[in-house]
Amino acid sequence: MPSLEEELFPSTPGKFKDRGGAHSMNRQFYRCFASTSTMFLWALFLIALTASYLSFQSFVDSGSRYFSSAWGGHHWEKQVKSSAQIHRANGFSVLVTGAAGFVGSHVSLALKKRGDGVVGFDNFNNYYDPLLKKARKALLNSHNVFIVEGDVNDAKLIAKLFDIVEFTHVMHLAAQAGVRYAMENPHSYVHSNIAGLVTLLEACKNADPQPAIVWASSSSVYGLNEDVPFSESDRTDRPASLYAATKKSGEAITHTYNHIYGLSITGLRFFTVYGPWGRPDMAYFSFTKGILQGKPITIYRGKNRVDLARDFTYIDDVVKGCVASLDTAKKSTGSGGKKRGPAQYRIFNLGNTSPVTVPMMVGILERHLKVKAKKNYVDMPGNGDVPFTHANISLARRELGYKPTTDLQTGLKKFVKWYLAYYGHNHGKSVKL
Ligand SMILES: O=C(O)[C@H]1O[C@H](OP(=O)(O)OP(=O)(O)OC[C@H]2O[C@@H](n3ccc(=O)[nH]c3=O)[C@H](O)[C@@H]2O)[C@H](O)[C@@H](O)[C@H]1O
Repeated sequence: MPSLEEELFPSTPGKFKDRGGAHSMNRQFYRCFASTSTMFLWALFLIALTASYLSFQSFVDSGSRYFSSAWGGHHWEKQVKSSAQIHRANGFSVLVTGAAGFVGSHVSLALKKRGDGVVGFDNFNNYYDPLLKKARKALLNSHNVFIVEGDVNDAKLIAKLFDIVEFTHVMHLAAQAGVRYAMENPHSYVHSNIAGLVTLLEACKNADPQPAIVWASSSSVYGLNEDVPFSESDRTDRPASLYAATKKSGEAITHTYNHIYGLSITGLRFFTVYGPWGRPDMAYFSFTKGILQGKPITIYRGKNRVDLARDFTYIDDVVKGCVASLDTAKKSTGSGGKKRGPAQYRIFNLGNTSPVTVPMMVGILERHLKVKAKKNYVDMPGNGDVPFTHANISLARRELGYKPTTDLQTGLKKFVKWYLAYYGHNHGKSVKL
């Protein structure tokens, strides 16, 4: 005989069985409430249910941190403060979001090494191997950079960080990256690149003093633009992927915060950044793994079998561009949510200015790896890819002194050296990427 609770609240939703139909149910209900003792038991049950609901709510309200990671407390605050400590004259205190990511980890290290205070921030999601992110974190930790584990959508956590540290700058690199993955998981792009960006900007706008913000846009905003090389003043209203659309939205959103609240904002359009500690989802990285494992790699080709090309940009060059953007950023003009005057708003291409075709990139990898690739050419699927990218960097050169110095041949050599050192010489066979 099932208990009363089991009768009315079957433990497996969807498997509720109507034994005997509506009339027999009515009879059971009548029997249940007929005795006072049963009613008393019912009242107790409902009170317990309400109490547990309320305590669950307060558990949720006391911080979404419980669903992501633990933060807060004396020790945690001490780590944040110590990481933010500045060790050079006129140095910065920088909040780097996406610090366990590819560009984020490199930028954090560069800033820390020159004496700036750096507090990292990352949600360590599993878009690609979180072990690689943990390894980058370990590297940063060994240089006294503390990474706060959290999501940029966690307004309470970000507000707390601004309470503890007077950040002079925010380097916002946390994002859902990848052009083609946007078709698989569109909402992750909206969550990170739009909602997360707004949450962060809200915190920056409310801060007193407001930090200057440098953030990662993308070469993909040029979309279907055919004028080459791509200049910052070119059309960017025809994105080819949702990823591009969210980055373009980011440019519009940051402009609004600059206009209304006086936040100093610099957006950087990165062009296919590659190098040691890179992203396993990117072609040069996954091709390396495939080639070493003797697996066929898929090379996309454009219309009329034209090779696709990218303005591959080496990480160290991009880091210099990021640091120069921080160095030349003017102060935000607002405070505590109020604008006090017009503030700086800039957008720069950070590319290499010399596009290389994808088959040529594969050829370079083959030479460095000393292994022939098994190539599988397929027509570019309609997945948001663009046929080529090519940056005009004269603006960045003029304003930031940006001058990339690493060609693809040299940069991939450094990448392969790192790859083999990191994953070992077992051709990556036991490595999950
Ligand atoms: O500049 C950016 O803003 C973006 O750069 C990067 O995007 P992409 O330039 O598309 O790099 P990546 O995926 O390495 O594909 C490179 C080439 O290989 C081709 N490609 C790719 C995969 C494959 O299996 N075969 C292939 O031919 C592919 O068709 C393409 O021609 C970042 O990932 C993105 O997050 C963003 O930062």
